[in-house]
Amino acid sequence: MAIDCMIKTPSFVSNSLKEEEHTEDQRKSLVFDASVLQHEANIPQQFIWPDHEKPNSQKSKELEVPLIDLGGFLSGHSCSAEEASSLVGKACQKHGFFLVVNHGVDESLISDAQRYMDLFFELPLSEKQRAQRKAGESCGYASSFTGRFSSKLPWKETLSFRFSSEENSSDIVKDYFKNTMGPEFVRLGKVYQEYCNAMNKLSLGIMELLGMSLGVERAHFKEFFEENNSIMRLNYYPPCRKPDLTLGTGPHCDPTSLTILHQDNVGGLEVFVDNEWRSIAPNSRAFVVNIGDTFMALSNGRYKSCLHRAVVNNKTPRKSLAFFLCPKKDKVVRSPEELVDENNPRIYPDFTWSTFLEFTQKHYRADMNTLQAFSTWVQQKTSTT
Ligand SMILES: C=C1C[C@]23C[C@@]1(O)CC[C@H]2[C@@]12CC[C@H](O)[C@@](C)(C(=O)O1)[C@H]2[C@@H]3C(=O)O
Ligand SMILES: O=C(O)CCC(=O)C(=O)O
Ligand SMILES: [Fe+2]
Repeated sequence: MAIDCMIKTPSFVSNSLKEEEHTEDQRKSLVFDASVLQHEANIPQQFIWPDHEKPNSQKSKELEVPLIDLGGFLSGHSCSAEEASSLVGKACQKHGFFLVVNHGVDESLISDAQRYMDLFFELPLSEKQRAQRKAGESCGYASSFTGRFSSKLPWKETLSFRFSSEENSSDIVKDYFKNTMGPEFVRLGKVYQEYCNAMNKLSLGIMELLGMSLGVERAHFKEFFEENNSIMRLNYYPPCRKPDLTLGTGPHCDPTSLTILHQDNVGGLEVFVDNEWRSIAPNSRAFVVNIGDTFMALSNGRYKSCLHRAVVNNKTPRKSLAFFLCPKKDKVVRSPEELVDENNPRIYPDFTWSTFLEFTQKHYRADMNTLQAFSTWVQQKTSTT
């Protein structure tokens, strides 16, 4: 099937940013200082989204996503594994979103990871800027994306850092906090190191289920991601006095492979299914899992990387923890032979995650068409070299 037929582009999504598009003056003048902006009745126009992309005026209807109990699978019961993988397979063909419970991640670790976000995001802007994300880089502190984009800015702050499963990187997160923020952040570093280790383990379990559900060798994807260079992102959405004009995170598909998200009790995550925005209700015991573009390519288009966004509200700050599983940088992303045949020809070119990541950071603002735009770009580059 051609990619064009598979991806139905809703009329509201338009990708204006192909390259860095604004002037030096604009970059200097706009600062997203949450402590000030959350009280503003008139929000800066860069945060006002076009009418066709604004959040719905009524509350979005809830999307019923399957709640997958991983308890039996994680303790080695084969019946439970089959049941879980079949539910996962159905959800991934439809929209790529599902919830997992009894996932084996300690409740107190999750609540610490949620609580410790405040210690960072409640700091004065100038202190958070010690971790400032640099142009072209995917990690660091970003207060909205004022340094990168000039319109349709998200109403959020993020802190992103790298995780690596390699043995010699077991302190990568801890060291990041110590080196960018100073010795008083060692405690935070420890919590997020532990949290990422848990996410790494959980994501490999989910990869096993995905392998089973796709009918490839059970360990195939688990082994593929055993060595990974992933990204952890803390999303902090301050309240906004005009929540109907803006978005916390604009509509996009994650370019990464698998996202494991923990949202707090406020709510705000929405998924675009059957032509409408549907909300995913918060559940503190569950992780929201979704397929990203890179896994859609690995599954030869069988599993969907689905459009989603986050809305904000005028009362409470909202927090989410997102672990983005990504392949080791130089590993070739190519779907296994079992998923390719006469009826299902290979749809995507081979690529590496480092090229795809660079594409999203330097040439294209991630939206719902990122994978398609990237595939075309890779094919054009290959044909001219
Ligand atoms: C690889 C990535 C690019 C992205 C952050 C992420 O880790 C996964 C989501 C991507 C996205 C999509 C919406 C916005 O365009 C964006 C700025 C965001 O907030 O999440 C991008 C991120 C990015 O380009 O840094
Ligand atoms: O905060 C959320 O619920 C969604 C965040 C998200 O989609 C992302 O960080 O890619
Ligand atoms: Fe996302």
